[in-house]
Amino acid sequence: MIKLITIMSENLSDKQKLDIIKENIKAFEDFPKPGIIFRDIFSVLADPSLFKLLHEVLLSHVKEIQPPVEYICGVDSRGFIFGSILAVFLRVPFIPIRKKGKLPGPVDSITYELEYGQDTLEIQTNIIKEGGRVLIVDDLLATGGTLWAAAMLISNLKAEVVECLTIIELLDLKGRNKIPFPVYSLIQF
Ligand SMILES: O=P(O)(O)OC[C@H]1O[C@H](OP(=O)(O)OP(=O)(O)O)[C@H](O)[C@@H]1O
Ligand SMILES: Nc1ncnc2[nH]cnc12
Repeated sequence: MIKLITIMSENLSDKQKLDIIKENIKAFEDFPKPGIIFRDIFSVLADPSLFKLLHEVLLSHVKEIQPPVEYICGVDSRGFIFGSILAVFLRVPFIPIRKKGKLPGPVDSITYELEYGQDTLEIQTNIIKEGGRVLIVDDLLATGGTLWAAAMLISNLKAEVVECLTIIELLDLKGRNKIPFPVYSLIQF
């Protein structure tokens, strides 16, 4: 199976790759709370052939981003996986935006609403230069609270949010409407 997709992937468009990936994202009802359908990106990462397809589509998107970004910020925790891959590819610094209390030294922080709760994000103070062009990466856009908070942290540092990039977007929740910066998602539910 891995070999088959590896050979085929050269002949697949990004759209076809994303259709295959979408079909393979497992959904868990009522997790972590009743009423939530949890879209589990780890079900894709557990299959090397699917992870490879996702990797290819991500690279093909980010190499077209204009203006070229100078930093990638990955959002705790699943944003670290995809953000770090892209930072290596673009040869730019990878900067973590972490949940409260995880980063050493002075930090800037912001509290935000989640689809299921509340949280605080932090970034190390002065880690990004003023005017620096930043791509923010996370796995999923739901209510938009997380990406909004991440984008506000960056813009409070007087850096430029060039794009907020997610693998999955939950359209019903209209999260992108909260975010006053370009938002791009690969797969929508
Ligand atoms: O658009 P929102 O409603 O803000 O929700 C999206 C966020 O929720 C999930 O993270 P979570 O806080 O569950 O943390 P995790 O990545 O560590 O699992 C997901 O990875 C996004 O970061
Ligand atoms: N429905 C959902 N599935 C996976 N991760 C999430 N983060 C917030 N909402 C989520």
